[in-house]
Amino acid sequence: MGQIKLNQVTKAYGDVEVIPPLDLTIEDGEFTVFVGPSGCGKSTLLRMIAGLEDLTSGKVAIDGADATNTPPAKRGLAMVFQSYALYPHMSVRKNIAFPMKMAGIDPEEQNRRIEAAAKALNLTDYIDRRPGQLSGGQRQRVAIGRAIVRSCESLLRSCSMNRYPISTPHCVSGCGWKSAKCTSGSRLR
Ligand SMILES: Nc1ncnc2c1ncn2[C@@H]1O[C@H](COP(=O)(O)OP(=O)(O)OP(=O)(O)O)[C@@H](O)[C@H]1O
Repeated sequence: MGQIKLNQVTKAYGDVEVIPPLDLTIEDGEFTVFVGPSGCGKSTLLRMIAGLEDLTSGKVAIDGADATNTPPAKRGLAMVFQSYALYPHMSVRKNIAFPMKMAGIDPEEQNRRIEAAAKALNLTDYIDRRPGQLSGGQRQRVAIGRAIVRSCESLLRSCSMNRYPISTPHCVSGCGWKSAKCTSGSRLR
């Protein structure tokens, strides 16, 4: 399961309302894209769903259970940030392995998921490089790989449209999102 439901969710910074009252249901397995001009609140909305930002009002439910006050680590969601936040001193392999290492996943299973993610994201040839030796798109795919190797209900991803001169769904599947789905059973948003 991985349904996400927003009920009258709002966000204001001081007097500025960034997210007006929003009702939204994203069904399990559904692929949803928030599109809008820079600064309209896309990342804020994702951060609120992930639990990284407090709601000004409203409620968030995950799989039918109220998650409004649930800490991020207990929501069963993963998020890829615009800045990628890769560890510069670690190889691609070690960057992707990091969350699994922290979760105490068996090293053989770690390797299986790393190989599958690298293949799906077209990173196999770069697996021993460090982030500084990769292009922007390759770094972005490492960040996606690091998120999808964790078992999670949903993957939230914040990205800038100016990276996608071609249609977004085409680009997303081109980045390996659909095939990446099988590496840990995670749903993609
Ligand atoms: N901590 C904050 N305090 C005050 N205003 C903020 C804060 N964080 C974000 N904002 C403002 O909220 C608005 C929404 O920001 P957000 O990052 O959600 O936009 P976005 O739609 O993801 O933009 P982009 O496409 O440029 O990444 C922006 O105007 C931003 O300046």
